[in-house]
Amino acid sequence: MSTATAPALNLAKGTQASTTGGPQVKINGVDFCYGSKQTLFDISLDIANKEVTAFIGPSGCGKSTLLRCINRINDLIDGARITKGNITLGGLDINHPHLDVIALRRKVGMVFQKYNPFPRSIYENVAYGLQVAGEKDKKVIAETVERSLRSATLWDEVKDRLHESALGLSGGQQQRLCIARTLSVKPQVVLMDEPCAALDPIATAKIEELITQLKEQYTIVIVTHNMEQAVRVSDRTAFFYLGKLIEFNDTMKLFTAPEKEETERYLSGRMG
Ligand SMILES: Nc1ncnc2c1ncn2[C@@H]1O[C@H](COP(=O)(O)OP(=O)(O)OP(=O)(O)O)[C@@H](O)[C@H]1O
Repeated sequence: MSTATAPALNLAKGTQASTTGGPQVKINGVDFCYGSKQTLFDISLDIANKEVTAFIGPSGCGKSTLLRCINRINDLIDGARITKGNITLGGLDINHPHLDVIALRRKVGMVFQKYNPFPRSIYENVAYGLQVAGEKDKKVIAETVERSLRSATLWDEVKDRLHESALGLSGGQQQRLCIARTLSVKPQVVLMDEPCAALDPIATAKIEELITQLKEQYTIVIVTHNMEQAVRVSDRTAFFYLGKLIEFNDTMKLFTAPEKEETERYLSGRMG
């Protein structure tokens, strides 16, 4: 059926989802289960284009699960599935049966808590995604590696050692390399799951500064346990508790004048 194939073709061909105005990612009434255990309950949330959206809440409330729904990384877990509702990217249902999941994961990149460069050179780490996507032109690859490393504010630190092992970099540099690797395939959305959790305060400050720069070009969703970090980097914050979205608001509003009592209790340390 033509209506069934259209989203897959659009995403596979790299058609840009809407990049101006409106939400880039829409989460519509999502329930999510790991096997028989329900983890998310009726979550609805619009993630605005070129903004930073923070997910906060106590451990186990479902922040990472929801984040991982947005690029379907949860598909890799047996029995993990959305049981109600849907998620759209630029208007396309990301769980559409004909959608190209690999193309989706290029458009919706992910950075993890534990930086995970390959045991290869700095250059190869960033070139990898392009090569997997079939790019063979060495000039294009070299330009992309430089552009991605510059975007991740790592170029000046590594330009003279591009062919040395990525594992020789500091933790903060390795995390920025992983961000460069994600940027190399030109995502629209970058998901970050506690990207600073394993870093010291100086490396954390660099990543936070980078996030602020990246939102000029990318839509960013960040899971963080660090309330100050959510305030520093995000435009909007979603507070989750026991798998439910309690409040979603402008970050300053949520932290200074929360609308829900549960949010106020969590922020004042009386819950969670
Ligand atoms: N692979 C899995 N299989 C089964 N249950 C899982 C799996 N991953 C997470 N869960 C459960 O789903 C619930 C939500 O977990 P999730 O990791 O999304 O929460 P979180 O808010 O991100 O927590 P944290 O802040 O500790 O990372 C928890 O009860 C967790 O035990």
